[in-house]
Amino acid sequence: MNTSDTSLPVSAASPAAQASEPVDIITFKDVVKRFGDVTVLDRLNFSVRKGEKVTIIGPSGSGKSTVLRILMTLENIDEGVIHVAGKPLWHEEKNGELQPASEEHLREMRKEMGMVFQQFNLFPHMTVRRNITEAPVHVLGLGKEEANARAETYLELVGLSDQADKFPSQLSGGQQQRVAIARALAMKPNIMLFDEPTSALDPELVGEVLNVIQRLADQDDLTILLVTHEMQFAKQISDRVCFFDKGVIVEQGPPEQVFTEPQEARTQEFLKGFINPEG
Ligand SMILES: Nc1ncnc2c1ncn2[C@@H]1O[C@H](COP(=O)(O)OP(=O)(O)OP(=O)(O)O)[C@@H](O)[C@H]1O
Repeated sequence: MNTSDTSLPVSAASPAAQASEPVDIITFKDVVKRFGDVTVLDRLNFSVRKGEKVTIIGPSGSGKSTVLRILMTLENIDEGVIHVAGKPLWHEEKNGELQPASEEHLREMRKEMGMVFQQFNLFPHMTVRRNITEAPVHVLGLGKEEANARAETYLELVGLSDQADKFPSQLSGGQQQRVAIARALAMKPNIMLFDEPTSALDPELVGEVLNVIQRLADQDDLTILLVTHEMQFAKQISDRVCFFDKGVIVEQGPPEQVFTEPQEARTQEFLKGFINPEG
């Protein structure tokens, strides 16, 4: 079954979708994602509450990034339904049925989320300021002055007010990643998705990026979904840690529980590979 040729009854929507104030801001219901013959997400059920800080950990290839890329609408799903902020993400309700979403629907839904990638993905030919104002101007329709003011606000938040006229190549990796965070925040998303945001950084630059994410995690309203191998940081900022393996959640719970007393053999085995995860 593929969403591009499938209609689902609206009753497949989660109860949260019908409530005016959904408790869960993200829900995956029986989501399947395949790449060719490989099933990457295997009837995944997963939800995130508004304002919750959730970390996804797990072995390479377990489907962690795919979850974020699907949310950011960079990858489609093959089966199941996802709701974001009470609305179906990859579907639209029409005549009492869930139909595959139009480009316009996806564009609207994308505004709920900002994503920060491992490789920063800044526009190399644009200044730091332009990198940040581009989407607010072209997607949200902000005027140049308002967009510039926004850029200043978020550059200050990430400690880079003095770098606005530089180009990405003139910045360190840690600075580039902080610009990428400011760029995502400038769209004022309700949900921030971080895909291994420190994996491409030299060790001495990791701390400055984690400090910025920590500051965001202190905001109660912002929902954060973070894929990381930084176990100590995961423990520090998460309300919940989810251990993924082979496209399903094997184990999840508060960080103290998952890191200190993992219940499942696969989680125990995975965590053994990290030095002092329970730190
Ligand atoms: N566009 C794609 N085309 C084909 N296969 C893909 C694609 N994207 C991901 N995959 C495969 O899907 C599986 C899950 O990938 P994913 O990137 O979600 O894993 P991950 O848990 O984030 O791993 P890592 O920690 O190495 O980043 C992997 O086997 C990967 O090779």
